[in-house]
Amino acid sequence: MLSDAHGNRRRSLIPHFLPNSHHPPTSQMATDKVLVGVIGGSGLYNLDNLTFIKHVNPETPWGFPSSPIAISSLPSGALVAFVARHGVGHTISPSTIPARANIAALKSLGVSTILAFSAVGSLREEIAPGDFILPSQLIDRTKGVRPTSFFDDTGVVAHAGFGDPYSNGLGRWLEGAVKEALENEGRGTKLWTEKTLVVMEGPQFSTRAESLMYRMWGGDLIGMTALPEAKLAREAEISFALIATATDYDAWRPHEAGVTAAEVGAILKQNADTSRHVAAHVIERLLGAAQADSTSTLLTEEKGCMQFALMAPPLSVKNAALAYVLPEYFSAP
Ligand SMILES: CSC[C@H]1O[C@H](OP(=O)(O)O)[C@H](O)[C@@H]1O
Ligand SMILES: Nc1ncnc2[nH]cnc12
Repeated sequence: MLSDAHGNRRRSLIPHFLPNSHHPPTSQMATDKVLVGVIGGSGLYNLDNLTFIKHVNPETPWGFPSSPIAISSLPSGALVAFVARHGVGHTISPSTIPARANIAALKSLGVSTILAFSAVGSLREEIAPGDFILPSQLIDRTKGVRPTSFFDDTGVVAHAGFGDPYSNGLGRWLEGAVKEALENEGRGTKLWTEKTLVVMEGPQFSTRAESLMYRMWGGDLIGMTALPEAKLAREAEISFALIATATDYDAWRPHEAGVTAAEVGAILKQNADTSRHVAAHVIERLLGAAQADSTSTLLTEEKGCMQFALMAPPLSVKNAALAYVLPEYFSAP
């Protein structure tokens, strides 16, 4: 019996196989290993508090990422890869974000852990605009127009475990590190944990009836981009956490007209400044913690999780797209 990163004890469906380190060469693939990737959401279009090194723009089997990926270095010299989810000029709507290309491109650079930032509406009075949240659960209200799997059209069937959509160990560790970052920034920003994020299709905001219904379902936050990103990171065996930043109270409050993009926009700059500070602080600490303890799984929590998901022995399948994103299991024809 084996257990996966979420502690589920399961019998593997497939025979034991050797890891396959083959990765398809591409002229645009960077050679430097970057262990941590950041996905920036609305308002967060760069990490210009870090030292910029270069842009890379890998063409993946799912096309190019939302933006060229900025590689920057932290004060320790460690590298970070940053992609702007909506493009640097915010030109890509939630429904058309090339999420597969974003995740696959980060994986091709060597990224094993992603911190994703997202602007969200609050469905709870106590979670105020400006607050930061580490959500632990998701409710999917997207409409099926977004590709949600790397396995589409590959002839390989995989059912990834998604009971805990964010990496548990990473999430628990982040609680202390994000709190510390917010405290040393000194703005008094609050951090919430264990919250449920509803992911809607958009791009229009919710009706008041929908907003009230999400509260009844147990939703605490609402956004438009957390899926399929988290599902794709799981399929790519990348540890993944979402750092959400509240921008508004959505439409449920009886005495208010409902959210507008202008209202969200008014707080995006403050949230983005704090997010940059949080990213730098947390990633430096994360890499330090992983380096200091050779048994740490902080950066590798999801490694191996797909071996429980595949319905056929992967070495029997040759597939260029799967070889790109899961070279651990698949090779190119
Ligand atoms: C500008 S308000 C709506 C927009 O903001 C959020 O984006 P992200 O999650 O990338 O920060 C939300 O999901 C919508 O896409
Ligand atoms: N109220 C809201 N609904 C959906 N996505 C959002 N992103 C920020 N605020 C939002």
